[in-house]
Amino acid sequence: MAIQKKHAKARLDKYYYLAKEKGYRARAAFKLIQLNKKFSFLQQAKCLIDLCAAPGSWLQVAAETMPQKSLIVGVDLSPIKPIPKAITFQGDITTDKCRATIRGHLKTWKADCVIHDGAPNVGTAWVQDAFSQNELVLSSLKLATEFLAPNGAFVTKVFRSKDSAKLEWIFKQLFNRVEQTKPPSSRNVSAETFYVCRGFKAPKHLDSRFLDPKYAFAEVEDAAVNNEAKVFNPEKKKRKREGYDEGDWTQFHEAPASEFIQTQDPIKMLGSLNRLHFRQEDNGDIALAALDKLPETSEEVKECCADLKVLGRKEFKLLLRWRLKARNRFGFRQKKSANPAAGSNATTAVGTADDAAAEGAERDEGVTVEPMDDEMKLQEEVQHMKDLQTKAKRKERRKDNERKQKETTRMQMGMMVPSEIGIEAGAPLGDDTTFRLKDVDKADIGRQITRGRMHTLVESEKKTDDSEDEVESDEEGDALEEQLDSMYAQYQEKREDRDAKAKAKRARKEANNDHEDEFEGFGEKGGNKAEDTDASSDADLIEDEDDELDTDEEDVELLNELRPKEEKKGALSGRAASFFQQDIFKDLDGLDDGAESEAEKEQDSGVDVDSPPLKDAEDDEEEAEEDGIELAEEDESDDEIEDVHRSDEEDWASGDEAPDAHEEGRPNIDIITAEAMTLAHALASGKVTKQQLEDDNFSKFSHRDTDGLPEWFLDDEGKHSKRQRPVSAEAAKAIKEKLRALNARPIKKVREAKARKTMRTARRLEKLKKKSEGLAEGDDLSEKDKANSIAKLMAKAKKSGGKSKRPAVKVVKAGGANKGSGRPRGVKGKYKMVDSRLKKDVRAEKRLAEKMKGKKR
Ligand SMILES: C[S@@+](CC[C@H](N)C(=O)[O-])C[C@H]1O[C@@H](n2cnc3c(N)ncnc32)[C@H](O)[C@@H]1O
Repeated sequence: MAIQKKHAKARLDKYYYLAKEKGYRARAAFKLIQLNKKFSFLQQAKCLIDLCAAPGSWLQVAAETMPQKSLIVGVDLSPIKPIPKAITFQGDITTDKCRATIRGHLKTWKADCVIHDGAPNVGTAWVQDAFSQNELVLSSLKLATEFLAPNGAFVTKVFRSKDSAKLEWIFKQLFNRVEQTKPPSSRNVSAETFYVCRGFKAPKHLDSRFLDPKYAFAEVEDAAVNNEAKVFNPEKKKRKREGYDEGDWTQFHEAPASEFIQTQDPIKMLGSLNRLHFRQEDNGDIALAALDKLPETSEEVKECCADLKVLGRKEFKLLLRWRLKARNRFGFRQKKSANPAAGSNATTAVGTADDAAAEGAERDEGVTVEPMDDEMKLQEEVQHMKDLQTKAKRKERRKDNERKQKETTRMQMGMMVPSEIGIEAGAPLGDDTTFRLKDVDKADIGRQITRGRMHTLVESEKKTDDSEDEVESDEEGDALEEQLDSMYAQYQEKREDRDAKAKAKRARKEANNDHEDEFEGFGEKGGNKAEDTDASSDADLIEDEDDELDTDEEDVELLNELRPKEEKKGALSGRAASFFQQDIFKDLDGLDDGAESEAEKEQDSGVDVDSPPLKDAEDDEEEAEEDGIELAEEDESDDEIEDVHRSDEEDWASGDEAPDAHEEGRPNIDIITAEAMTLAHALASGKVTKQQLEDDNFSKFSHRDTDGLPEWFLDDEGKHSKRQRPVSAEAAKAIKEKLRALNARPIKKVREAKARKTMRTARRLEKLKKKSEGLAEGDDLSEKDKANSIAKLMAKAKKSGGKSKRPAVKVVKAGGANKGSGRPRGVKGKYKMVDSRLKKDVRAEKRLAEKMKGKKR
């Protein structure tokens, strides 16, 4: 074959070198090897004909692979150097002479396999090459039908072209199984492909036209191009699977716009052309020049004409209308529709400016395309839009679900915090600005708040929000929520299994929740019962009012107004009660004494109090509570066993001892965090006042509406969405020192063990004393003997420490000299035989015991 020199180097690929190495005459050998590997047609073949075999690499492969004593015949236009086990001759496979020669070689044999790798030696135009090659394929197929045994195989190379489908159809008529493939060694740039046809049907009579290129490749008349579809449904692009028209080299077609005005078939032009141009040729097209100047020929029309392939329905209609108007101007004769069904309605459409004009364009001048029914088109369009919308919605929903799922997983893995998924970090002017009472007062909202209007407002807002939410929430959303909740519950369970701390935390939280449900986070002791939870929520709105409210008489009245009368008597909400414990309210009637509210405070934030209400330190405490300052629970009088109370360990503490919150009239406060220490320091040094602290407490963290929020969300809120308190270096250092001191103390168990030991020693000494006294009082021993006996007793007690020594057990390894039963040689006293089996058994037993222990827990 003719190979261009400049491409020759690029063609020397691995198969070329492999062929050289293996001694094949051409790299084509690998194509046959790979085909045979896939379809195994050579192994069983006893007789093979290779058509177009030069230089002979396929013959080499066939000779290698086929059984010994097989008959292999090769033919080519070019001479083939002799190949062992193969008969070769020169000839043209399209001739009868070649056929006769093959017959001569085969004699009575039939071929099991005919292979064909022919390529015409022309190398001119590709189309010509392809056609000659396909002709060659037909010639080889003709020979195959003559020489193949029934069920035989025909393997051929085919150049992909518009005729290859016809060839395939013919193969399928003659063979049971036809497969098309391209082996890896066949270059991608090459249009060649291989057909492996197996199971030759060996028909007795074969229509000669089957194998006649004139009939086989005869042009079937193409189905009419549906130009109407192209124009009315331009969005639906159809792929050119059947290939492009022969001779249509540029794939770009244009025509003068005047031609479009004059044509009888405007739809065909719009469907087939790429551009309508207004270019003036040398000969000067007057019609075109006039058309260009027409007022109807707007810039938009020209733009549309410039690229017809990108136009949509609207633009095509515009062009059709423009055409009609132009025709009207030029005085072209308007014909009646050729479609008789259109009847009288199909008169000229000129002059109408709506869609009918465009549709009319198809009807005039005898255009034969059927107009599309307007209503149908509209319906189709609406349907199409609907489909698109549903599709887009579905896609969005799917994406949303996927995103949510991902976020949950990421949160479970601790890769993100809720703030990353849209929880706002704070008010625009800082966390503290949102609820600053001063600003509230300036806006005269304070009054409304104290009158409880805000509450109503919030309620109604909430209601509307809720109803909106209800409308928005669809079933899918609920299902997703449920899924997320269950996933989160599973995750929590797993975590608790792994981590005892997490379990304890949850238990604590549940306990707290119980309390909260009961009474908004206040303790039992105060006696304020759950019946005023409603009131408490009201009170939430006004709790911790700032100084201005405290001192303003009118405001105080307002505050009182807010409470229902009976509540004032004995059922103040926890927070409100604590608020009214301040000195400033001492003289006010109708407020409860502080004893109960102290206990409430205790529950509220983990401060343990068991004493009459505090006076000056009260407010500071309240603030301190939130920051981790705890009233110590230790019973200092108990030197032996001492509880170190930490918030983490609350669950494990017995909690039955009443803590002593005061020492010598002062609160016994234990500061356990650096934040609390910083705050305490700031309070003590007067850097902040209690009023400021109260004011600061009104922030986005104070009140949260947690109704309906998923558990995972609340958990994460609790973890991350809390106020960051400043920590000073000194405070951090002080807490560190304190913790070091705490850690230096022995733990409870050690102290208990020590105490037990001391007790045992005391008991032993008591015994010893009694014995010694008995000895001393006896008369049967001399004084010297008595002294010796007592000394011996003392020494023994000292040595053993009260423990009786157990005899040591000797461990003897089984096996070797210690095989069999009986006492091993040279071993005295107690002994134990061990072997590897025993070791394993003991370990297994231990494991099991531990497991059971874990389960019991
Ligand atoms: C790609 S080569 C075949 C390579 C061969 N399969 C091998 O493995 O060595 C194509 C061959 O087809 C041969 N050929 C083309 N037209 C032919 C014809 N009409 N009769 C016989 N051989 C022909 C060419 O001479 C050329 O050697």
